[in-house]
Amino acid sequence: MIRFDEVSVRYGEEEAPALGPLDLTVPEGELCLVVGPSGVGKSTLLNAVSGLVPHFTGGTLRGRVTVAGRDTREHRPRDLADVVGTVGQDPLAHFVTDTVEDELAYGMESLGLPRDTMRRRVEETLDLLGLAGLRDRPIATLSGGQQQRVAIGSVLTAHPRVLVLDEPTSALDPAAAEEVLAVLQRLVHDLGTTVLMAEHRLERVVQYADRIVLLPGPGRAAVPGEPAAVMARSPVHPPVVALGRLAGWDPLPLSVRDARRRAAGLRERLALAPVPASAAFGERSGAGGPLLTARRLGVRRGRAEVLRGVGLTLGRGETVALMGRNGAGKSTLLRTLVGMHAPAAGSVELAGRDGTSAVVPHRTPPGRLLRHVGLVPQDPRDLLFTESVAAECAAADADAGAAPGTCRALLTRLLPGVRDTAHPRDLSEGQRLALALAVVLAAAPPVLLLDEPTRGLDYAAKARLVACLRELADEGHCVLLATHDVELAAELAARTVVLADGEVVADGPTAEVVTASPAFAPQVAKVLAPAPWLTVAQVRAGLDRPTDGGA
Ligand SMILES: Nc1ncnc2c1ncn2[C@@H]1O[C@H](COP(=O)(O)OP(=O)(O)OP(=O)(O)O)[C@@H](O)[C@H]1O
Ligand SMILES: Nc1ncnc2c1ncn2[C@@H]1O[C@H](COP(=O)(O)OP(=O)(O)OP(=O)(O)O)[C@@H](O)[C@H]1O
Repeated sequence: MIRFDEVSVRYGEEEAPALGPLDLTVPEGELCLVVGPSGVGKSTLLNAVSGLVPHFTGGTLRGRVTVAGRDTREHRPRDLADVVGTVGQDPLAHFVTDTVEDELAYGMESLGLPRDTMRRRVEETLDLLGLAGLRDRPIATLSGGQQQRVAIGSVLTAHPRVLVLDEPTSALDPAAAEEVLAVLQRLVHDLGTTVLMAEHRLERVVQYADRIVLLPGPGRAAVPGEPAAVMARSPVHPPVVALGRLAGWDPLPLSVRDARRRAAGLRERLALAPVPASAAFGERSGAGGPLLTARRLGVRRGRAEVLRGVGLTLGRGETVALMGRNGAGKSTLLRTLVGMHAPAAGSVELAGRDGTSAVVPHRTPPGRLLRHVGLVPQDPRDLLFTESVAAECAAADADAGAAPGTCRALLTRLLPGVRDTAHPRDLSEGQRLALALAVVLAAAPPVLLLDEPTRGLDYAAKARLVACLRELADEGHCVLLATHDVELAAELAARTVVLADGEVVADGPTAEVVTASPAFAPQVAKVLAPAPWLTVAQVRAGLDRPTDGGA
């Protein structure tokens, strides 16, 4: 159904190709997953199938890509629209209408489908993706995850034979991600749809893949193959695979279920080992009075009461995960804490520096607020304004009053290999996020807020981000991160707060909060439950203890 013959893609004057040379065949009715580190060319591969490369992104494509027999060089994306449905990394860029219902119908209208068919499919899709309550809403008012669902729904309604999905679950809460993957699997199994998908959160997707293509790194040949075989050698892999490698399981498990079946021996070896402290088990610090206090906070957007009675204090050195369903109000809370929304009820206060009086975010000018609190927004583009990576870094140092070179050094630490001359617009998703993180980290504000900070990041970049944030917490900063990444929360946060429908419904030690609900439990916890292990790092440390005979 999809074929690449000696394909390579080069952007601008770059010497090295961003992708290829690549040969690849994806048969009809298979779900093929593209995996690899950030910036390795996954989106470029996907865009070559939908025809966006080279027609819209620029760059030179060599070799031949065919989809359902059509050469993408001769067919522009709109000439492929009857066969290929594409969901890109940035749903906002693709929306053509204003409301949810219109967006779901748009693709079918342009294909000229009969009215009653359109009507029926819109209703089906609203139900399938949990969007019925939002049908009349302007898309601009939806949360990130709600928008991602609309983007997915809008391509499903047209029933394309090929679906190209670039990180389709990156903004979805864990339960919504499972639902979307179940829908895709049904299309593959029942209708013979062909799916090509790139995704970093492999714990969510590998078990659904019929085939995986690994792009291991720049200049290295792609490795296509059967999922377990590719995972056995892949530098990027989900926690169950890491656990399987550690325990020496063969074949490697790809799902929690597979791993549980093999875990008896591992449980025995771990039974006597004390669970080593990880951040998730660490002491809560918070000495010296809170850095941030929100009391009975209420926030309205339009006619909706989005936050109600939210109470939250963050102390020095604390790292707190903020979790909850799509649309629960996480982004709204973070934005309110940096003064972007004025509270309709209650209050927010940040500790003043050196005994000065408290700061109220929405009444403080941005230049001054920067020294108290920083937010890395859900869309990193909201933070990037200049023409190049170097200019962005220089501006960040100047705004923050940091030594020149601070921001650039942070960027290199988070994700090596991002060029100074690149335009932020042309960066890969992970590269752009790393840049936004570096810009905010350069100011090292006492209170650091991160909205979904691992979208598009590979596991290595995530580990480096964790290390950076731990250092900041050790220096006394407090970190609040809104995330759907249960693995990240388990790794990094000692405390987790759960929002539901605008209210705080849980606030406590991460180990307790995440294991209390299957939706939030990380893979290792599910495999070893009821034993209280959360991460592979903990299990490794447990096995290494001399008292139990070592690994
Ligand atoms: N339009 C463009 N112009 C110039 N360079 C580009 C363009 N699009 C992508 N690149 C570069 O090509 C390389 C591959 O980017 P691509 O987006 O395909 O990576 P990716 O594997 O999808 O990354 P991520 O996992 O971060 O989404 C990156 O170094 C990126 O900076
Ligand atoms: N102008 C508006 N009118 C009505 N509802 C709105 C408006 N703006 C936002 N909302 C709603 O407020 C809720 C909270 O949105 P928010 O972006 O804070 O959620 P979130 O928890 O960050 O979600 P996600 O995980 O999807 O990013 C959502 O249900 C959203 O649809």
